Amino acid sequence: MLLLHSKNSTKLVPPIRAGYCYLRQFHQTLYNCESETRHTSRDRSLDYKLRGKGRNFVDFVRVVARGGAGGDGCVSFHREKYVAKGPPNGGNGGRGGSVIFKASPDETTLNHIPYLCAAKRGGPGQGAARHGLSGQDLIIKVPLGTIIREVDPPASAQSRMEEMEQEETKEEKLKKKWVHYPRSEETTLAKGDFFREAQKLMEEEERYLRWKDRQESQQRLFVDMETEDQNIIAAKGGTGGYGNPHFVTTENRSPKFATRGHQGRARYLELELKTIADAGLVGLPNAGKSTFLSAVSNAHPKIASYPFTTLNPYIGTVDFVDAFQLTVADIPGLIEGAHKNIGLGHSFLRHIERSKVLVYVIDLSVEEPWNDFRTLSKELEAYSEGLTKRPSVVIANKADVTAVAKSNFGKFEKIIIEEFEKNGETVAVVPVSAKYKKNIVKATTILRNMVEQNHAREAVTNDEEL
Ligand SMILES: Nc1nc2c(ncn2[C@@H]2O[C@H](COP(=O)(O)OP(=O)(O)OP(=O)(O)O)[C@@H](O)[C@H]2O)c(=O)[nH]1
Ligand SMILES: [Mg+2]
Repeated sequence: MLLLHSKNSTKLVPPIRAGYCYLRQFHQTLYNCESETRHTSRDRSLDYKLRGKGRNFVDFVRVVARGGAGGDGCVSFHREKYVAKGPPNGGNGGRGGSVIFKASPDETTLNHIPYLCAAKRGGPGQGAARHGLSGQDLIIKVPLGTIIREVDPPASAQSRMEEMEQEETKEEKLKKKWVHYPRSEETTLAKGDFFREAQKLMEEEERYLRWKDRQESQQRLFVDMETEDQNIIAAKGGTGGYGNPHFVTTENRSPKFATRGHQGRARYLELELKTIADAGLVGLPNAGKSTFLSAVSNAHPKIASYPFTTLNPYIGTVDFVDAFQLTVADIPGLIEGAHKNIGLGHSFLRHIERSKVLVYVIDLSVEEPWNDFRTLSKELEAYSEGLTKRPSVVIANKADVTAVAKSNFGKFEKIIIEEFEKNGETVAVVPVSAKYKKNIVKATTILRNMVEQNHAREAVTNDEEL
């Protein structure tokens, strides 16, 4: 919550509303309009965007991954002319499909991932020793840079499962595990001996499976899908049940029972997309980040003179003549309080967390642009401590608006260099006109040098670790 001072009172406003109030001021200064005219279509559209509507970019989802159940085993006997009582020939059930996440460069968002990711169940075994078909795996493509982590199941789901287990009667439990030959259930259970032996056998196997399950569940799933085609099995399918030939012994030549398939594993997961790019653009709304991205790279983000034009992160690739490439990420503009989730900023800061180089894009044509820089670095530091210590470059954009930019630049450069020197760092401040593509080569050359230096540093640390 934020405290906002109006003429008559001091009000507590929720973050989104505070973002809206900021935007109203922004809008009024931009279009020089009175506060009474606030219900323009543009205001309504900003409000709509801030409420997260009309957005199909999703970078965080919670899902349940459920492997398919194994198919049931079959109870069947060989039948043929003149062979009235042939040997058992029931097939085993097929294994259930698994839920697999696969990193793919073709995906850019997580919005295609449903809440329940369930793989297909295995086919049942059939007579004539035909085993069931394996269930189809569910392969879900996720963008590069997705982090998959396992979380506890919600309390409601846990208590529901416990309740169901307690309510089950002995007969129901038996039914869940065993398949019987038609009309033989009573006689099998009454005779008992062979069936009890088989039950013991299966209990032993189940104990082993439970132990294996516990071992696996002790290690919580946590994977970073960084490389192309990286696979991870999130939920394994259950194994299929045994057909009746599995229970043949020297005494019991015609077992009239088979087992049902096991349930697949279920995991509650959180998927978080943190875009991977060499450089991340940060700036206030309207600073010209998207214009800069379109000037340096092959990307064509939307550009317009109103705040929050960009609603999703964009990645552009900068191509150099010697085939060197680097990627640049453009995110929605940050405003004061972004780390408290005001505006659109906070949720998108995760997309620059992984950038090795930070590119501050500052509008040089406003009054006191250095204050914009201070706001930005304050927000970045509030979001994640040490984020501003990354190698950085400052792009002083809109240098073509000479009337203001020319007089601002000298002081701006001095103040920025001083700010970085306080932390014992150096920085390049590059005046640029993204709109008219002036001084772009200098900016990209500096960027390239920084990215290359970073690669070299990483290579050294990797060697040391080895
Ligand atoms: N004169 C001038 N105008 C520019 C320059 N760069 C960008 N602009 C204008 O500034 C406005 C905002 O540009 P965008 O690139 O959409 O700004 P942004 O930082 O991406 O804004 P958001 O996506 O809303 O955060 C547009 O009208 C651009 O034409 C420049 O170098 N000179
Ligand atoms: Mg933009």
